[in-house]
Amino acid sequence: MTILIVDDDSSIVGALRLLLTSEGLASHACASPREAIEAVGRESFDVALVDLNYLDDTTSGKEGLALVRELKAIAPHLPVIAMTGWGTIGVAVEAMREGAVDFLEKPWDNHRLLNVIRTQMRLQATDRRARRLEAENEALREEGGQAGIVWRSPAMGQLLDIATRVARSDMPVLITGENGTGKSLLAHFIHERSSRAEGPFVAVNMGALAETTFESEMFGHTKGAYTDAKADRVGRVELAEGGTLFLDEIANLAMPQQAKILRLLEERVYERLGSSNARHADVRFISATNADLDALIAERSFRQDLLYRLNGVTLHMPALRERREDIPLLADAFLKRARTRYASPATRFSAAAERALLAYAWPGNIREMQHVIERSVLLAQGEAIGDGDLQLGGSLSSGAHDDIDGLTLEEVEDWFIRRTLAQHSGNANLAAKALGISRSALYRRLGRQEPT
Ligand SMILES: Nc1ncnc2c1ncn2[C@@H]1O[C@H](COP(=O)(O)OP(=O)(O)OP(=O)(O)O)[C@@H](O)[C@H]1O
Repeated sequence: MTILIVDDDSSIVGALRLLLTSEGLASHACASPREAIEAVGRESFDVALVDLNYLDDTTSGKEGLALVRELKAIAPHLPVIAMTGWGTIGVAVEAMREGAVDFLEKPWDNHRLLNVIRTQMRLQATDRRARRLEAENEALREEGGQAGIVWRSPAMGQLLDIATRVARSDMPVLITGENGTGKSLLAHFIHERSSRAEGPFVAVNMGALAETTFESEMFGHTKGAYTDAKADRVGRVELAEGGTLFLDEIANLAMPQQAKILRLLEERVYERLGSSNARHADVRFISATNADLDALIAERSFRQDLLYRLNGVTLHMPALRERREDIPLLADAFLKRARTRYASPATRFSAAAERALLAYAWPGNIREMQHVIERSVLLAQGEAIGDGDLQLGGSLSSGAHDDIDGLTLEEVEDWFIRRTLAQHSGNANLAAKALGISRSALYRRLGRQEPT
């Protein structure tokens, strides 16, 4: 913690330094604006105490004001406190206009001076924390980008944050969510952030495995294990050794196969078909489903003990209509991808197309959106993709498309928020949840004060 003092009066500098030292605060003094600029370029300070009047021009404060301006330019986060002689309050006000955060009149009151410095240091620390969080957020967003996850909504931010933390453990993860919401993508995201990232990521669609070949596919077989087994075969579990085994569509497993997966999760051992050699499964399990497993358990088509083993942690992917903030960003990302692939002239969406993208309910979620945009890129005649090119069918979320025709994107957002609020009988908590935003974000967007 170092305070920069800029003053050409050495007795003032001496008194200030004495006061600061007695409070345990380090300081660095400069006798001229030029020296101060050099010092700030060299090292970082927590607060600057800047005199506005210098020897050759003791009243106008011009030199001091120029210094405040310059300091804000080279160190925008440095809080500058202006000091002026008695009776020159007008200059102090100008200094605040230039970016000073506060001012003190000379002779100063020690108590007030320390108070002002402490307040600025506290604010500075809060600011620094906020900037760090923002930078981390940005990094997370970029990392998400690497894994191909495009997002902007707070709901996705929170989910990726938890996923990042969960990734570091070896705990089994169950990902739930509707079709096409990005469950597989999230499984990759977790793998890439785990200690197994260097190992393989093996995905198996449980719904696509025939019951008859299930064991051979999953656990492998030895030559001669059955009539067609002409050679040894490595199963998926073994392929995933040292990495992640992603069991997709887990609800589609038939009961007998559920017992086999349960044993694998419980005992971490398996045998190749035709061999009695028990092999240890060094894999991390991630599973996914779009089904309501509790309902399946209630109707006895899914084992409760298997669910317990699978859901060390459950992560729920929100449907696209629950995180509409992501729609414009996703649409742009898919447009960019598709236009490169098809060498299309389309570079943007028309205002009407943007409105249509936002108003549509997306029952097939992001996968559906990807297809819709690819098709529209192919259909588009010029630079702008029209709403007609999207060929969005009946699934408008409102059923009242006319309501929003002719509105701007901002107006559509406002309309949508109000409609969601109405659907939830004015309950802001429920509406915010449905929209995938925080309650305060909801009020902010409506331009209203959040009631406390
Ligand atoms: N946030 C996202 N950013 C970019 N692309 C995404 C995002 N979420 C999903 N996708 C893309 O959408 C498609 C569907 O995603 P994915 O296969 O992960 O969904 P899923 O939930 O596993 O679907 P299903 O339940 O049908 O298996 C993929 O092509 C994926 O790359």
